Amino acid sequence: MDTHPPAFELYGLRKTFGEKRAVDGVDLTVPRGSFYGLVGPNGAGKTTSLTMAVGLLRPDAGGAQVFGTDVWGAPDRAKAMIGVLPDGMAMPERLTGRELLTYLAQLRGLSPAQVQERVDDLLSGLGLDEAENTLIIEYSAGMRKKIGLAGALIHAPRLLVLDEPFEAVDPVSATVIKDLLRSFVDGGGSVVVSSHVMALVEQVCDHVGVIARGRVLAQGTVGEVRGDHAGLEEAFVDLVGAPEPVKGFAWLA
Ligand SMILES: Nc1ncnc2c1ncn2[C@@H]1O[C@H](COP(=O)(O)OP(=O)(O)OP(=O)(O)O)[C@@H](O)[C@H]1O
Repeated sequence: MDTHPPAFELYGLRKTFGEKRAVDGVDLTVPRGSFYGLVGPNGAGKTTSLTMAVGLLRPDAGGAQVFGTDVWGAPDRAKAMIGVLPDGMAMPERLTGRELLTYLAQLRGLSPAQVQERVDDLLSGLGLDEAENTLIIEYSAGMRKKIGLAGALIHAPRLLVLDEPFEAVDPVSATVIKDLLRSFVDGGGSVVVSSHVMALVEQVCDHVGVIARGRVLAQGTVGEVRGDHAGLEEAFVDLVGAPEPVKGFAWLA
C-alpha cells in the first residue's frame, strides 16, 4: 500500500452526455502540498472532470482518490477531506451570508465555539463582514464566489477543489483569495483551481494540467509544461492549437 498517496488522483474518468463525449479518459495527479491549476478552452471538460472527481456527478467510468481514499467507494471519509467550490453553485438565496456559513458549519458537525470562531474569521478574512446580514439573493457574482469559498473552507479540509474561484472577483478580493490559498498551501494543504487566465495560473500555481476536448494534453510542474515557450499562454496555444482567424463581420467595421 502507498503510505504517501497524492492529494488527489483522477483516473480513467469518462462522461458522455447524449452524443457528446465531454470527458474522454482523464488521468491527473495532484501532488501533496501543490497549488494545481487546471486549464483548458471553453467546453474542454474541466468542470465535468472536477464535478465527477469530488463525487457530485457519477462518472461513466473511472474514479478519483483523495489522499488514497476512494471518492465513490468511501464518500463520507473522502468528502470530509475536500472543500469544494462548484461552478455556478445553487445557494439558499433567502439566507444571509452569516446564516449560510453557520448552517454549513453545523452540517459539518462543528461545536458551537468552532462555528462562531470560523464564521467570524471567514467573514472578516474575505471582506464579507459588512454583508454578513445581507441575503445571498442580493450578493454580487464576486460576493457569491467569496461566500462559496468560505463555505468550502469551513471544515478545514486538506484539499480544496475550486472551479473558477477568481471569476467575477475584483482585483483586491482576488489578492485576498490568492493570499489565503497560498497560506493554506504553506500550512500543508493542497489546492486545485480551474481557470482560463493563464497569467494567473502561472503566477499562483506550481503545477498545471492542460485539458482539451475531454483529454489531458500535458501535466506537470509549471516549468515542465511551459517547456521552451516564453510563457504558459504560448505553451497552451501550442498544445491546444491556435484559433482560426476570424472571418466575416464586415458589417461591424
Ligand atoms: N449536463 C450537461 N448536459 C449536456 N452537455 C453537457 C453537460 N455538462 C457539460 N456538457 C458539455 O460537456 C462539455 C464539457 O463541458 P464542461 O463544462 O466540463 O467544460 P469546461 O472545460 O468546464 O468549460 P468552461 O471553461 O467553458 O467552463 C461541453 O461540450 C458541454 O457543453
